[in-house]
Order: sequence, then C-alpha cells, then structure tokens
Amino acid sequence: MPTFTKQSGLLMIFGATGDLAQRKLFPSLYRLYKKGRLSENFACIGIGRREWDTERLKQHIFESIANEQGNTEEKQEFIKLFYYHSLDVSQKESSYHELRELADTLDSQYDLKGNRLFYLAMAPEYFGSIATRLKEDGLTETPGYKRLVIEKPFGHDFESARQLNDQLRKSFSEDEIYRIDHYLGKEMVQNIEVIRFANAFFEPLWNNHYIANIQITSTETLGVEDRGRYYENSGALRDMVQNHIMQIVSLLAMEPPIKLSTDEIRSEKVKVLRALKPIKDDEVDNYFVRGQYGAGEMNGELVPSYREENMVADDSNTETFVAGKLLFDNFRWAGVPFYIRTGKRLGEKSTQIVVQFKDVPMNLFYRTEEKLNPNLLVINIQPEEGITLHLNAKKGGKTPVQLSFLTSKYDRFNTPEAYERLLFDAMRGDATNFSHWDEVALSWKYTDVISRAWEREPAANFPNYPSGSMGPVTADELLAKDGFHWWPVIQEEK
Ligand SMILES: NC(=O)C1=CN([C@@H]2O[C@H](COP(=O)(O)OP(=O)(O)OC[C@H]3O[C@@H](n4cnc5c(N)ncnc54)[C@H](OP(=O)(O)O)[C@@H]3O)[C@@H](O)[C@H]2O)C=CC1
Ligand SMILES: O=C1O[C@H](COP(=O)(O)O)[C@@H](O)[C@H](O)[C@H]1O
Repeated sequence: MPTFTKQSGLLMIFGATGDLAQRKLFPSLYRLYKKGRLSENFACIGIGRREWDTERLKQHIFESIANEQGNTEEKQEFIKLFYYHSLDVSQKESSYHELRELADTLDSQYDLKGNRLFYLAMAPEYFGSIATRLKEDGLTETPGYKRLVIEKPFGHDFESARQLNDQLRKSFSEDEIYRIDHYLGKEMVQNIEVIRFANAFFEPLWNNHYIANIQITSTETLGVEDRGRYYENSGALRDMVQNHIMQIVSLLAMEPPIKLSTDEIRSEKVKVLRALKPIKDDEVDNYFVRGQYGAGEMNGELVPSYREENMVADDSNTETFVAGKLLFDNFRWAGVPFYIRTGKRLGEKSTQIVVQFKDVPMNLFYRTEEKLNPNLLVINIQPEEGITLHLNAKKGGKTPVQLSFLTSKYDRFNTPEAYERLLFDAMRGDATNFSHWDEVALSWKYTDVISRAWEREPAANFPNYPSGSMGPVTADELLAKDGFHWWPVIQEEK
C-alpha cells in the first residue's frame, strides 16, 4: 500500500546531464528533500555519457536548483546525496557492472534495502536496451523493489510501442513500469476525478442528457524551439494528442471506479478508451484537421514559420496543430462530441477544459427571442488552476455570472509541480497517475489511423495559420458544422 512517509531507496537517473534532469528532475527532488519526503536512506546515481565525476555532477545540480527556495547549506546537504557514473549505453561493452558495483556500495552505505528506481530520461531509442542490460548485468537482482520510469515518447505508433513494451516486459513486470505522462501530475488534471465524483451536482448531469459537448484545449505560444529533429518525426498528434490529451479525455469520460485504487481507476480508463468510436481510413477529414504555423508576430516580435526552424525540412508535412472530434459508442456519451485542439505558436499558453451543458427550454421564460447563455463548467489546468462556473442569473440585469475558484500565484508556489508529484508517486509505488500499457496501446491504435491518413496525403496548404493566431479556420469549421464554437481560452470576468 503506497504511503506518504519518507521515501528510501536508490534512484538511478539515466540522462542526468540532460535538459529534463536539469529543468525538472533535480528541482523536483530538491523540493521533495526540503519537504522532508526523502529519508536518510536515499541516494541517487546520475548517469550520462560525458566523462564527468561526482563533483562535477554536484556542481551541475547546485546550479539547476539555484532558483529554488532554501539557503546554501541546505542545498549543499542535498547535493551530497548524488553520485555520478559515466556510461555510453550505445556501447555493448559499457560498464554496467561498474554501475552495479556502485549501486551495491551505496546500498550498504545508505542501508537502501535493495530498493531501486531506474529513471530513463534518455532518447527513446535506448529505453529497450537499457532495460535489457539492467537485467542481464544483474542490477535488477535485488532484494527490494525494482521499478522503471520511462519518459515519453512511448513508441512512434502502436507497432513500435508494442515492440518496446515486449522488450521492457522481459526485464520488468507491468506493475514495475511507470510510463510518465506529466499531464497526469498536474494539479487540476488530478482534480478531474474529484470534481466529477465528489460533487452531487455534477455527476448526475455528467452524460448525454445534459452535456452538449466537451472541449479540451491545450495551446502553446512557443514554437518547436531546438527540438526540430524530434518534432519532425512526431508532430502535434503524437507529441500531445496520443498521450496528454487522450489521458484527459479518458478521465473526463470514464465511469466512476468502484474504488479509488490504481487498478480500478486504470481499468475504467481502459474501458472508456475501448468505447471510442473508431475512425475509418476514409473519414479522417470529417473528424480531424491539421495545421502548421507560418511566420507571424508574437508579443510584438516577428517569429519564423515552422519550415524555417532548425532541423525542419523546407517542405515539411509535419503538423504543429491538431483539432479533432472524438465520439464514444457507449450509453453515457453517445452523441456528445469531445472536441480537442492543441498547437504550437498560438496566441495563448493555456490548457483548459470546457463542459458545455445543454440549454434549458427557452419558453419557460416567455422570451423566446432572447438567447440564454449555455451553462459552462470551465476547468483551468494552466496557467491558472481552478474551476469557473458560468451561470445565468440576475446580476444587475446582466447575465451570465461566473463563480470562480482560481488559485492565486501564492497558492501555486506551494503546489507541487507535476514532476515532483510523479517522482514521489514512483518512489512510493503508486502507479495511478502513470499510463498503463493498455491505455497506451488503445490510444496509439486510435491515432495511428489519423497519422497514416496524413502521411498518405501530404497537406497541400501548409503553412495554414500564422503564428500568434488560434490555429487554422478549419478548426472553427469542425465545430461550426455541429452548431458549436470554441469557447475562448481566456474567460473574461463579466
Ligand atoms: N526536455 C524536456 O523538457 C522533456 C523531455 N522529455 C523526454 O525526456 C528524455 C530526455 O530528454 P532531454 O533531457 O531533453 O534530452 P537531452 O538531449 O537534453 O539529454 C539526453 C541525455 O541522455 C544522455 N545520453 C545520450 N546518449 C547517451 C548514450 N549513448 N549513453 C549515455 N547517455 C547518453 C545525455 O548524456 P550526455 O549529455 O552526457 O551525452 C543526456 O544526459 C527524452 O525521452 C524526452 O523525450 C519529455 C518531456 C519533456
Ligand atoms: O510533452 C510535451 O509537453 C509540452 C507542453 O507541456 P506543458 O506542461 O508546458 O503544457 C510540449 O511543449 C512538448 O512539445 C511536449 O513534448
């Protein structure tokens, strides 16, 4: 049973010299340390290709936590927990046995009881081979727990994901594999279940009798930055929809679990993903639209088009924007569209869910010429966190009114970051907020149909939205043909 007590064990971060470790993992570990969540029986080995030593890694970690709260003494104490091991995982003869020796030494030194968490913050092509070598070279032969945390992307499509999974499963059981989806560590994503299942006035309405549509929008202002090589091979569908957005969809659409255990929650998510109405090869254009950013103006500065970015082809067919309509073939959701959209270089950085309720019969008010505003439940995931209810009420003759609960900047400062939560969960053995293989598989199967159609037929009109806009007009048309429109991501207080 997972606990909130101080965690012990050996964390091994493969890719400790990389960007993710520097920006997310070390600061998150430091926060856990500051909160007293790491016991004195905890140590970490950072693994990278470059020939650093432990002192060099400590200096690197010290720099990566420079902006975190705390005094120098505390930070110096924290970095004492780290050790470095240089290892080129692409080389067959690499020194895994030396890594094992270091692990065994630290195990005795810190009394770690053989508990090991392997975190692969590496390029995905190495995930499978590292897992294999960990077993072959005896690092997983340990009296304590052994767990594997895997970064994204988990495969490129269903087939490659299946092959990767098969390879991992030779060294780790499904229960020992923690597939990271950092959206599942976000405060308000974790709150979806609470909002749905702990409020008497939402759950009875949470179905096709009362809900007209649900919109999930995740927009970014940044472009592809220095990730052109990765993104060219991915695109917004694989980068954001297959994982983060499908996870949000499943949390919104799943049935209440019979209890709040990892297995029961995951099982409901899997069940609802199985109920997704499959899209036929020749229907993709009816349900999904794609876009690619052109040059434009962001915050008063001119920014280049996607095709002008580093490591991006001049005639790239990669989508930087996706909008889609998902339907479920089940009793609860038949006929209710779940609209999703995500993209880079859009006008706002925001992730938001809007649940639009059906209208009440207008004749009740004998004012059929007037339009009532639909009731909306807005779940703000970022940058603000909280919920807003849009209601029709008399407020000095003005309607709608909004009831909001949004966390202030001060509250957010104390809210753990996604990676902090997920690291802690992995250490204490709680896999609820990690993706089960069945979820990953169903999600790939759904998006594979779309990516295959888009690869078969390159987009003739790319780039089709200027940077700083809210995407191509086809995204608006997708909803307009159903009589809906996107609700703006910034909700002005009326
Ligand atoms: N950066 C981010 O914000 C995010 C990253 N991710 C995922 O995290 C993973 C890591 O990404 P990121 O940190 O950005 O990548 P980086 O390219 O910044 O870092 C890669 C790391 O892998 C190490 N490495 C590369 N090749 C080898 C090798 N042959 N042997 C041993 N070590 C090697 C590098 O070591 P060295 O530098 O010493 O060569 C470095 O520590 C990826 O799967 C990515 O998709 C997911 C979400 C966000
Ligand atoms: O996984 C990814 O997510 C980020 C967006 O994450 P957020 O927490 O800032 O919303 C995205 O920029 C990146 O392309 C993708 O790989």
